[in-house]
Amino acid sequence: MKGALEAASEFFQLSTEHKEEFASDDIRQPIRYDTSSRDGISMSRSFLKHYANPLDDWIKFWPTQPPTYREKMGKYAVETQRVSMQLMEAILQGLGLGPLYLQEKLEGGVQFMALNNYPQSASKTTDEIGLAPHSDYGFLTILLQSSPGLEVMHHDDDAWTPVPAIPGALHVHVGDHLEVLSNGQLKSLVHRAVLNLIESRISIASIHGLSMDEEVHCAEELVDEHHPKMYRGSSFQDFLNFLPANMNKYKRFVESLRIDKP
Ligand SMILES: O=C(O)CCC(=O)C(=O)O
Ligand SMILES: [Fe+2]
Repeated sequence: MKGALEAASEFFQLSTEHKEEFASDDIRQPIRYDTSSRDGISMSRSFLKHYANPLDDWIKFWPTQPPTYREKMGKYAVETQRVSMQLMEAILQGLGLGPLYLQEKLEGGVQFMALNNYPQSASKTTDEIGLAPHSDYGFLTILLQSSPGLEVMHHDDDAWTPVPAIPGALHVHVGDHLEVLSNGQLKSLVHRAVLNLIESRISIASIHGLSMDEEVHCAEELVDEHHPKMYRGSSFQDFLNFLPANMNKYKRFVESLRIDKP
């Protein structure tokens, strides 16, 4: 975890020229650096996004500067993927689907990493937003933050709750596709990032889901006459298609999948 934060921090400290090598506003690139608000939800952050699972397929796209980037981020990515498998096993068991449900598809699934870099807040008077409210598309997001800034909104109230940055701790939340799979038993978490008053901040979000073209449906075992199917099936590709046009209309991708759209 320390190595991953170091690698991310050293990457963001590189000259603009080095970082711009990865600059793109094409959300389908295997690696992408950007500083603007082109994805519709970022306000004052820069980010590097890339895939990580299976590592051998993706690491060749990763930065070679700083020189330790691939080693440190690679180690973190593999361990995070392992943790995501353990968490999914427990969650699927909790849903009554059995620990081995989807296991192979999860092992070969997408791991998408977003490294976010936020400046220190310019003013003490406003709650400046670094990243606007949204939910993540996958099953689970595992998030590591260098200092506080992450805030979450629970379903039953409209207030933001700050998530403390505890040394050595990871924050985990449910994404849109787990809401779909669980047929609404689990809800994807709306979250945002505010700027830190004391220092610039780095977060590393690792998003875990099925592979690009694999559709996620409500588990048949969780659908019956009292629990009708709530969502239509969709894949990560569908999410990428959804993103540019609809980000302002829905806070959560999953709302666009509701069969009885509210
Ligand atoms: O910076 C944070 O704490 C949140 C990052 C995030 O939500 C994301 O990258 O999807
Ligand atoms: Fe997020």
